[in-house]
Amino acid sequence: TRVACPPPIRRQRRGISARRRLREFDVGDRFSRLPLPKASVLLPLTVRAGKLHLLLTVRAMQLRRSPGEVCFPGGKREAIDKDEIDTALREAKEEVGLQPEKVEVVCRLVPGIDKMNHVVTPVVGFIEDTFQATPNPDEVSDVFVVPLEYFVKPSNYKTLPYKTSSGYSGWMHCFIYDDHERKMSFKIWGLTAHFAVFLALVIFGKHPTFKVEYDLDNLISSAETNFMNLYASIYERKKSNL
Ligand SMILES: CC(C)(COP(=O)(O)OP(=O)(O)OC[C@H]1O[C@@H](n2cnc3c(N)ncnc32)[C@H](O)[C@@H]1OP(=O)(O)O)[C@@H](O)C(=O)NCCC(=O)NCCSC(=O)CC(=O)O
Ligand SMILES: [Mg+2]
Repeated sequence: TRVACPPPIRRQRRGISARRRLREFDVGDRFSRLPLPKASVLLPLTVRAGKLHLLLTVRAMQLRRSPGEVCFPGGKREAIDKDEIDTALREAKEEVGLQPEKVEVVCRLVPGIDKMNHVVTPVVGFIEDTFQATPNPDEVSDVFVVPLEYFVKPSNYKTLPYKTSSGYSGWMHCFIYDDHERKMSFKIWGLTAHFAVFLALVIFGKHPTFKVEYDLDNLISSAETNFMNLYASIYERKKSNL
C-alpha cells in the first residue's frame, strides 16, 4: 500500500534537490584571484510552510552607502577572512546575529560587481526555520523573508535602466514585495535582485515570467560570460586610466 509522504520528509526532499542543483553551480574559488576589491553576501535559504524563502535585510538609514536599500547580509572582505565564505558568515553574524555554525553553506555562485567596483560573491547557505534575527541597529533596520518563487513569478515587477561609471549600460530588475502578514512593502532591485533571480533560476530551473539576461538552456556559461563582459568593461577602463 502507498501512504502519503508526511510533510517533514517532503520538505527534506525539496531541500535535497535544491542542494544538488546548487552544487552544480558552485564556482568554488575560480573568481577569487581577480584584481579588484572583494565583498561577499550571504543568500540565506530557509523553509517556511514547506516552501523555500530568502532572508533579506533593510540597510540602516545612517549608513553612508545605500541607506534604506534592501540587501543581503554581507560586506567588504577584511584581512582576517580566509575566503569569500568567511566574509559572508562574519558579516551575517555582525548584521543579523546569525551564528556561523548555524549555516549550512552549499556553494558560491557567479559573482556580481557593485557600483564601487567590488567583486561581490554570493554565498548560498541553509539556515534553520526557527532562526530569529537580531538586527544590529547600526547597520540593519529590518529583516524579512520572501518566497524564493517570487523571483521567477512576481506580481509586481518592472525594469529600471542603469549606466555604470565604466560606460556599461543596461537594465536591472525591480520587485515590489508586499508582505501581507506585516502589512509592509519592500522594494528589491539592483545587485540584490540580480542575485535573488539567479538563485531562483538555479533552484527551480524554469522560465521566469519576465525577461532575463541569460540563455536559460546554458545558464552556467551565460552567467559567467555576462560577468566576464562586465568585468572586462571595468578592467579596460582601469587600464586606460593608468
Ligand atoms: C556590496 C555590498 C555587499 C557591500 O556591503 P556593505 O556596503 O554592507 O559593506 P560593509 O557591511 O562592509 O559595511 C557597510 C558600512 O558600514 C560600516 N560599518 C561596519 N560596521 C559598522 C558598525 N558596527 N557600526 C556602524 N557602521 C559600521 C562600514 O564602515 C561601511 O561603511 P562605508 O561603506 O562607508 O565604508 C553591499 O553594499 C550590497 O549588497 N550592495 C547592493 C545593495 C543593493 O542591491 N541596492 C539596490 C540597488 S543599487 C545597486 O544595485 C548597485 C550597487 O549597490 O552597487
Ligand atoms: Mg553590510
